[in-house]
Amino acid sequence: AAIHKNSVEVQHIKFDFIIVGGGTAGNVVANRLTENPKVNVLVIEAGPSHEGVLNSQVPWFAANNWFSTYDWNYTTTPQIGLRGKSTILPRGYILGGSSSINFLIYTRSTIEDYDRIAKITGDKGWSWKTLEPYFKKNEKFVRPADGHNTTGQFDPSVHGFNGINSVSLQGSSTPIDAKVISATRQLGGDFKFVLDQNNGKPIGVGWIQTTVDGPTGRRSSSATSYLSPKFLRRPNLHVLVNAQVSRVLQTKGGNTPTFLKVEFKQTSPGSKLTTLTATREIILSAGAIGSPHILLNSGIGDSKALRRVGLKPLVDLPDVGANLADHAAIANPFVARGNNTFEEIRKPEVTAKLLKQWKANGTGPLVNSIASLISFHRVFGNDIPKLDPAAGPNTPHFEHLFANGLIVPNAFVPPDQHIFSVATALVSPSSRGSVTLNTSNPFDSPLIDLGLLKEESDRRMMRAALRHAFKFVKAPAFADYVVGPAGDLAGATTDAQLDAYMAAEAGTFFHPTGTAAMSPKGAKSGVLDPDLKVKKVSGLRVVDASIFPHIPSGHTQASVYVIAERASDIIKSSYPH
Ligand SMILES: Cc1cc2nc3c(=O)[nH]c(=O)nc-3n(C[C@H](O)[C@H](O)[C@H](O)COP(=O)(O)OP(=O)(O)OC[C@H]3O[C@@H](n4cnc5c(N)ncnc54)[C@H](O)[C@@H]3O)c2cc1C
Repeated sequence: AAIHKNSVEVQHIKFDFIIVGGGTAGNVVANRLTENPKVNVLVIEAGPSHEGVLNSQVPWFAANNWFSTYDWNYTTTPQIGLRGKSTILPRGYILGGSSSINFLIYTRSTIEDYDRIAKITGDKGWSWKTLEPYFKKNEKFVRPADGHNTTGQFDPSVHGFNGINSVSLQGSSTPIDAKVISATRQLGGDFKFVLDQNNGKPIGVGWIQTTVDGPTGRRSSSATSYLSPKFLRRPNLHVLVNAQVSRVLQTKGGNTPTFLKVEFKQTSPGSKLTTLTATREIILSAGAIGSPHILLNSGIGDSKALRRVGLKPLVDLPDVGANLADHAAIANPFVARGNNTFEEIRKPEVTAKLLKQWKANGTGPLVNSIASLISFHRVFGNDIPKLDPAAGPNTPHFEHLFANGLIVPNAFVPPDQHIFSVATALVSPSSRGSVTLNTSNPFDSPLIDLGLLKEESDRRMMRAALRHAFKFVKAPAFADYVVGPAGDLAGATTDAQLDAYMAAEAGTFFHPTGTAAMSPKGAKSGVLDPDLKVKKVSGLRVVDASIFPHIPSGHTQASVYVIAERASDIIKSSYPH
């Protein structure tokens, strides 16, 4: 119907479903459930509308949203694996959630990642094969912004062309692209070129696909796609922005108490707590931090821990907020002999010129994300932990992102240097962290421990990954281009030096998952049944990045989109009439 700014506008409406969080997953579910005109849905989003937010629209401006009014601005607890350093954790605080501010990289992860989830949960519906049609339902593969010939850069047979969310290859070539491709030929082995890493077997180097709508050069988020004007016109679809949900409230007792009421407060000064009740279900889609936070605030979690902060436990579910997994990442910079790098684009006068071009016709370097090529790899021999955290032999342990400059400007690299980055991330980590309550005030931030590089086996894999990056830049293709490591990467060669470098430079790859994980029906561990219903209660489901028992081995948005598509069908099938 519209995007509402004031809850008074929706208070008289009877909602079948209330979705908490208008983010990546939440907007998919809202869209799919309202395909039935008889079903009324309300989305409650803490952040503001995405409409007219330039930093969200321009792909290249993604990181401008950090520390802005569109970011939750979280900081982690001191990270043991980073020698006590705390690190930033940006999360979208805006309609579209993190899909409105992320780096747009679209990777589906591996066949084995999903098949493992199917095996763990005992629900074959989570296997790659069953999810394949949902990937296609989500995806609308479009031409890149520059209209370049994409033959040999992707495999059309694995893509959807009639879905809702635009995906395209990068729309502005960068000087390193050809060098990286040459290096794949020179080095071969696990640096071999892969035509399309979204076929479920991504090991090797390939062209990045991004959630950019090529023809317009704009970001495609769950808000611009699943809540586009044509869908927002549905009279049964309502979105309330600037409203933060504090708790879900029990509406009926019994063995499996029912929670159908949400409590929230609008962000305008002086706003009071308000409640709304759904007739069928509350669906938590507040993300891997927000959803467990709301459950804990509501008394659903580890009873002992809840009592410790002064909350009355209602449902003992010890794994709420546990099992947090993220990808630890480092943006390794190398000094480059070239002047057409990101450092050039970031000069204010150059950015201004490029923004003019982007506004005129949606082309130019600002249509790109941070990299045009990406690679996935495994470690070998003793570097593989006893219990291999990867889902199988075709699932990577780590990733490199090849970027034409510093991924984000930082203080460690002199501003006058031009850079080639080979960012490295652990995509199958063993370490786990948690989301726990800091206080009993639901509007206080929770304690977020990402567990980055906590396990020695992860630090060992990261060392192998760094050495692997050094090997890559030694390819003849870079002989005239890469001078050597920059900043404090220079001189880091021994294990001890690499460990010190990691502790100083590693941070999040922005992919927290797993804090309300699925497990088999009836299992004591886990938070959700395989149909995403919260265990031990009625009326509550979780649909977002929290649900993964293991973190997918790629960037997480495609995985979130696909589980949200299937979740919508699961929910629909629970209410055939
Ligand atoms: C900076 C950054 C870069 C990233 N880069 C990439 C990338 O390049 N590729 C990729 O695949 N993935 C990337 N990711 C990760 C990816 O975007 C997320 O995994 C995915 O979007 C998570 O989807 P979600 O639905 O679980 O949560 P979100 O999309 O974060 O949605 C949660 C929503 O709930 C709202 N919310 C939270 N709490 C409340 C509350 N109490 N009341 C009301 N609303 C609430 C939030 O404001 C938000 O809108 C990145 C993420 C970030 C932050």
